Amino acid sequence: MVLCPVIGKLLHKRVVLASASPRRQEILSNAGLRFEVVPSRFKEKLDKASFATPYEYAMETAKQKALEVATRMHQKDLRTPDVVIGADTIVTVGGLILEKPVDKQDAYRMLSRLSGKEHSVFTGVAIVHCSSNDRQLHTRVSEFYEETTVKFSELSEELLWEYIHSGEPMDKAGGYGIQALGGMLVESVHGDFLNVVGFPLNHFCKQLVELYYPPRPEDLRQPVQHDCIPAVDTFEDLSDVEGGGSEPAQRETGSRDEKAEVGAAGQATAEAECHRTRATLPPFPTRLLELLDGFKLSKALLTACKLKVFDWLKREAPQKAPDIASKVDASACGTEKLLDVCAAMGLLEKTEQGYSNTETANLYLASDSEYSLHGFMLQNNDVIWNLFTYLEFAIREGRNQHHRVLGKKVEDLFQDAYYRSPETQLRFMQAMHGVAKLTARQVATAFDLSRFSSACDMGGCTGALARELAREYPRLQVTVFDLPDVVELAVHFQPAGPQAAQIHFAAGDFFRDPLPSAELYVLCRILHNWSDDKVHKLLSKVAESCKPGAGLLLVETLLDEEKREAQGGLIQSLNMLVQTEGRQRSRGEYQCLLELHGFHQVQVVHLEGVLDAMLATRVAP
Ligand SMILES: C[S@@+](CC[C@H](N)C(=O)[O-])C[C@H]1O[C@@H](n2cnc3c(N)ncnc32)[C@H](O)[C@@H]1O
Repeated sequence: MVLCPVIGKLLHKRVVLASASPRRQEILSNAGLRFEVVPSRFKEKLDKASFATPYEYAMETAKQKALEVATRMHQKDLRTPDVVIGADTIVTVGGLILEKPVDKQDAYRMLSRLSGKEHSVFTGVAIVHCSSNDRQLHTRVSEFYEETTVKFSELSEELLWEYIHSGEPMDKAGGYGIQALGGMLVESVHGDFLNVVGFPLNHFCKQLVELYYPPRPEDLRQPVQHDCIPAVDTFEDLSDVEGGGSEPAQRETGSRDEKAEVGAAGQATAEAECHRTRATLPPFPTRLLELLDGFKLSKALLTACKLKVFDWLKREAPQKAPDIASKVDASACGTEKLLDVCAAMGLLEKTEQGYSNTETANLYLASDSEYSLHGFMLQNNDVIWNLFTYLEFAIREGRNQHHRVLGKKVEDLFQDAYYRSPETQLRFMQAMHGVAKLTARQVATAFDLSRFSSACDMGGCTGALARELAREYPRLQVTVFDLPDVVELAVHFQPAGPQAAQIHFAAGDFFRDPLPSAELYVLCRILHNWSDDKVHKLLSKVAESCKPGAGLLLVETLLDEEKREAQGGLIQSLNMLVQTEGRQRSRGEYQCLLELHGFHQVQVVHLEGVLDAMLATRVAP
């Protein structure tokens, strides 16, 4: 038997299923369809009374679900989908439409209505073909419904409640799932079983045939059997490898009849052809192209930050592109393109009145927000971006690329590169401050540090973590130890407040100078900057300064041992390569380093985002 379903027609298109139902996803992927899942946000609350029949209601809901997803993806995504599939399943009994029960009582009411009776299950399906022209979304909707009748056995109260307590009824139309425990309630089914599960696959395939393989005029003169799904001989016609595009194809004159007369030998040839076509037709590389575009999106975000677009829109919104353009001293046409991409990325809202910041932009991208990452964005735009353009050299040479960007030899990473001028130093400190403010609370509360009365935050920069430590542990005195130039500027970042008396700044070089004494040493995002030699040097200095029982709090992004999983950590590895003398390390590597320097009882907590915190205790040498 040849199984070469018409669903192959959609193989090279960007197909989206606008449904979160795992059952629909399973039915369609089992049938060989490749698709993305984007659950619809359309609320299922159309006025049922305004529909003459239940299936019209189901079809309209399916259509609205699919259109909502198509519109959202068109606005937010940079690539409009080709086809969006929406579906809605309802159960009707005695003229009443049953959807998903809202609670157990509702499930009880539904199931008792179905007990011992026949009911109908309708699934409305909408296939929305999308195209975009002049940034306008164009849609063509094709819809159908399928009805299956199901008869339930008489259900005892006990059985009913047992079933309800299983939890199965809650997310299913009519309050039961025929493919699982609910199958035990069913006496007979008349019609398409998969329709009851949630998606009428057979009817869907027939609909695809009608869409992509409409009857020719000569077919219409004879009785045409539309109620069949063409197999191997039609598949070739159905694929539009050369044609591309998302529109259902027009059939070529004569091609079908000729093939129909080929007979068994022709059937075999066509079968081989079918397999060849499928084999030579790989899935559309959507994810790959998205990865490719990643750097363009990053640069658009960084450019908008650099131009302070989000600052202007925080001050006044909505504003039109030419108004922003004149404020940021840029061309109107360029600004409009940038703003549109920012809107597509979900950073701006775009309406008839103009552009406004989204909450994300107000919170993190405007430079004066409390948790602003504006400084971090500028560091990425002005420094890290340039270093990454030399990634190929970094990979070949296995070292950072400051010398190429700056055109001179860099001996000391901080003094010669990051802190080479007051401006570059301030930008670096602002970048660290923004990230530290977002993560400091988690770091401070990852472990119970209340047994310590003094702490030294080594390379503590602006004191953002010191502040959270002081807030969390009111009897803790915290020394922020950093390079003299940093300590001088750090005062500008320290707001007045009750914690100020607990925080002190000490200037020095942690490789050369004696370390301030403390019961707890903190190394947050420090060790990844340095080579193994320097890490040993630093840890042995810390160990020498510690009494037994002292703590070491280490904060880094840990790699998994096989360097396979943590994408954030792996990207950070490349980041460290192009920027620093150091590298990301795994939990095991840090544990070895710590134990080698007399720090044991290592505990690890993964923090929200990419950071991990490790706490170890100094044991007697
Ligand atoms: C990557 S930043 C981390 C800042 C802070 N710990 C955080 O997590 O946000 C590295 C810090 O180490 C400091 N630093 C670099 N070399 C140093 C040295 N030799 N002695 C003291 N501090 C140093 C830098 O000034 C900077 O503040």
